Amino acid sequence: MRALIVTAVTAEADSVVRGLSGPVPHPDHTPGPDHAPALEPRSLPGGYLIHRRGAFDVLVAGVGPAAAAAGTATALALAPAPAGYGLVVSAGIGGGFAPAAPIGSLVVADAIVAADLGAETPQGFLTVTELGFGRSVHLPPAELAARAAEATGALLAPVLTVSTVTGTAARTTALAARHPLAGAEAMEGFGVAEAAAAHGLPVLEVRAVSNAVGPRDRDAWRIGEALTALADGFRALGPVLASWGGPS
Ligand SMILES: O=C(O)c1cccc(C(=O)CC[C@H]2O[C@@H](n3cnc4c(=O)[nH]cnc43)[C@H](O)[C@@H]2O)c1
Repeated sequence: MRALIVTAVTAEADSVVRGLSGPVPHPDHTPGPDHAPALEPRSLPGGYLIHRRGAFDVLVAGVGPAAAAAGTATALALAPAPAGYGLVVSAGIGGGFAPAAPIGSLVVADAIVAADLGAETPQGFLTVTELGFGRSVHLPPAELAARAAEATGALLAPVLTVSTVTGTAARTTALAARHPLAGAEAMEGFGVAEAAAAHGLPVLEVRAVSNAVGPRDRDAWRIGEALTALADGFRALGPVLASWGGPS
């Protein structure tokens, strides 16, 4: 089954590709005998870059839910014939909710939640579902999410999609109160899930923790460590994705 893996930026896509297929030679290095030649990504309409590696396509869609949905929808509409895709995965770095998801750990979503899609009211936040305008949660296939978490040693927990990176203690408290089991926060999962659902496809989300969700502290971000964890995660995840036969 072919899987489309959607990332926000090139560095995340490189980590995923490295995990799925061994080291990605640096584009400035002439591939040596122990390196496969660097396979240049292709461009899709709209300028999206996509790496094709075996049964996996790794897309760079951009940051945020709108870019993620647009890029994913474009790639799904141009899916390689005849079989197309059987699974869509949102992958990248994310913020971890302490203490459950420390920096360098992985989180696999058992629910992909649009955490700030709705309305602020004097009585508190109402989700888009509570407002009557559609869904605010997508559920990955439970068996696949569990197998992915087991294979990667990831925390299996809800992953929140936000349009604004949390940067204060008050916001962290409010999110954790509404989503006490949340493991991570990122910006693309729900957009990817919406595009996948529009094509009738199951979705998974995998996040490598680069920072703690909380008061903004750029110096505390460990993006390099998270990208390494992402590559290691996909080294273990590749066989799980490749062998998954679809929703039972
Ligand atoms: O606040 C900053 O100065 C800052 C420094 C580095 C990166 C950012 C981002 O906005 C990265 C957003 C990008 O990375 C994902 N991500 C990583 N951590 C989080 C988080 O705590 N909350 C939400 N998204 C996060 C996200 O999926 C984006 O692709 C800011």
